[in-house]
Amino acid sequence: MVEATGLSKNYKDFKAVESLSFRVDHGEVYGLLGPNGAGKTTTLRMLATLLAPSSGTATVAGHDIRKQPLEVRRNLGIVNGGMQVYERLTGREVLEFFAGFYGVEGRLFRERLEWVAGLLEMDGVLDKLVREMSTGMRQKVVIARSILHQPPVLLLDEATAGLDVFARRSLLDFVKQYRSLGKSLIYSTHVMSEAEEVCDRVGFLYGGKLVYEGPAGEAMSHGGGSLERAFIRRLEEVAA
Ligand SMILES: Nc1ncnc2c1ncn2[C@@H]1O[C@H](COP(=O)(O)OP(=O)(O)OP(=O)(O)O)[C@@H](O)[C@H]1O
Repeated sequence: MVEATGLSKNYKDFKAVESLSFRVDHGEVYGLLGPNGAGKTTTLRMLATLLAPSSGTATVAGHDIRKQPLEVRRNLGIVNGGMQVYERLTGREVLEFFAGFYGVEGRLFRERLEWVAGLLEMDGVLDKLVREMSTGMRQKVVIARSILHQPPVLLLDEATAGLDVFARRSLLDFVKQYRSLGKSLIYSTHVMSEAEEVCDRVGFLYGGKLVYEGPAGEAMSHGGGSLERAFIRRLEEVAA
């Protein structure tokens, strides 16, 4: 569902992302793991056609990010750490506004609203003004608006940043549920314990390079059952 080939991004002489190649299959959660500055956001922004690659390319649901950006956008949703939502609208109004961009209107919108509300347990959220919402409620609105068009690929960039224990739990549960619908997700985080719980395969990103890729279970076994230890061990091997 996602296939990156030699994907790179330079900012002048600085190589923020260097020749990434990886693939994410149908119904799979792929963990893009790495510390701050590793290049996770840059990678996801290129996949979402928000940033042009310096070289290389990728396909999303079979569409080339360079040649078919509109098709790519129709087939993906993206959630980043920011939770900017119009403060003076209710949850329902925010969703109706964004649904319009995808041509999800009228009866179809009402059906999709019911679908996201059930999936994300949005009771009490839809009719509340955004400015009166808790952080967890806002996050639900942000996720809901990114999946109203039921994209086969969902990109989550540090999506649990700033969430409390309840909101974090519901986000991780949502990731598993979305996968169970046969969707593909890229879960970018530096929180390895979250990746241990939800990721099927992982890529370790460091200094813009993919230094390891494989099934999450296999990666964990390299770290004696811990992805965090596996990550550090892999960096030590690369440095040696
Ligand atoms: N517009 C830009 N101009 C110059 N350098 C940039 C720009 N955007 C990002 N970078 C640099 O590229 C590198 C990768 O940044 P990126 O935001 O992709 O990392 P990240 O893994 O998402 O980390 P974080 O979790 O801190 O966001 C960093 O060193 C960053 O400073």
